[in-house]
Amino acid sequence: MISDSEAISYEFATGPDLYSLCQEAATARDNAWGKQLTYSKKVFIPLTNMCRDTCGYCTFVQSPDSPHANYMTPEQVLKTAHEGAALDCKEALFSLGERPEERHQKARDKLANLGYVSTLDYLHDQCESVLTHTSLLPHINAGALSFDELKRLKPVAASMGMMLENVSNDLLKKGQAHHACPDKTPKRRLDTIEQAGRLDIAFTTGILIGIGESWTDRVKSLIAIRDRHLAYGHIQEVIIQNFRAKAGTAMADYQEPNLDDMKRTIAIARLILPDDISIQAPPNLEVEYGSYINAGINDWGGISPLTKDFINPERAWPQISSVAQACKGLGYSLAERLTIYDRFQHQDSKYLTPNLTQRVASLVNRAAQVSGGVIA
Ligand SMILES: O=c1nc2n(C[C@H](O)[C@H](O)[C@H](O)CO)c3cc(O)ccc3cc-2c(=O)[nH]1
Ligand SMILES: C[C@H]1O[C@@H](n2cnc3c(N)ncnc32)[C@H](O)[C@@H]1O
Ligand code: MET
Ligand code: SF4
Repeated sequence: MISDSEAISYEFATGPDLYSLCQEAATARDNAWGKQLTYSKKVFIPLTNMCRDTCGYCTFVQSPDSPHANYMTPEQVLKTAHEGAALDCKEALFSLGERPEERHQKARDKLANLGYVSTLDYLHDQCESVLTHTSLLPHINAGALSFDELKRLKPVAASMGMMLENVSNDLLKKGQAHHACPDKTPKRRLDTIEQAGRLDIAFTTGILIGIGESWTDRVKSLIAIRDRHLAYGHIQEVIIQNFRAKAGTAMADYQEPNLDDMKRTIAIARLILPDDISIQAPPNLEVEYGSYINAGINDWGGISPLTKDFINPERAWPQISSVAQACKGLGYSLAERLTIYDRFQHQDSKYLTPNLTQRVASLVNRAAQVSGGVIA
């Protein structure tokens, strides 16, 4: 494992220094995860695009006054889930705005039309519906949640996640990415990760890079994730996500991180985090995503044959066969995985409630029958 001060010293690593950092990370990945990369075949379910936060980088969020502001109806949720299942998807990614009803009357009205007063209650019931009526496993990405909220959602999701984003409090200042975002305080984000650990929830987190943080802030964020994993063991994957500037947002003119920045951040993450944590980077946010492999990733996250990435709608998913080609070219195979990683799945796993253990086991069998698990 790399020391904190050594990690901080790689801020400007480039050329041969970056190459050797990446080599070290790739070797650590090969030793821990072998010559196989993974992805999860999923559909995206944007349950609501309203939110009480106003992150400077986000185009997912819609003002409640916009004609596009909505909650998906129960019928729309099931339609997407059924279509995904027919295309062999195994994950339903519920990704949504945070507590819009706590800030906007129009959100309260829309929720009331569906018979609810709380977005999280509606989320619970829609996950339950997907579990009841389809073969998909819900993964919940609903932002910052309390102990009680996580506890109530655990029986209806095989895994959950929330990007830490970054531990820097400076990002909350006026003019910064997380100004006036009550759900993006490092305290609330870190607390969510901690409570998920206490509850034995298989958890995804990660950092968003290029939003005004320093290199040291990134290293500190990865260390904060590592420390919570060392306490509870529940972090299954850490996403390194590059900010993409969007027209019409406060950060439209912000510089996007370049490929070297992604590579050195992926490599440092691999070396800071314990070997059993998967390192994931999305293939649709960088044209040369194949070079992430040599920086130490072992996973591409969710890829959808049906739905777009609603958070980065202008960035189409590559074909799964293209991702497989990119892996193969560098000597790696590509295999499908479930939203809950293998090591959390066993029969009496504390990470799954009994209703979910069976469901996960039958999907594992199905994946094995269809493809032997491995593509290309
Ligand atoms: O398509 C996306 N999937 C996102 N996912 C889903 C991810 O790609 C995988 O489907 C899941 O992590 C399952 O392993 C997230 C999941 C989280 O728990 C937290 C954040 C994200 C962020 C994204 C995202 O920006 N786009
Ligand atoms: C679900 C996750 O999507 C990420 N996210 C939100 N907006 C953007 C963007 N413009 N570029 C890249 N990632 C983004 C945040 O990290 C959020 O937590
Ligand atoms: N609102 C949540 C978050 O920011 C999840 C979706 S972001 C488009 O973490
Ligand atoms: S990134 Fe998430 S929390 Fe921030 S405005 Fe968008 S939906 Fe809301």
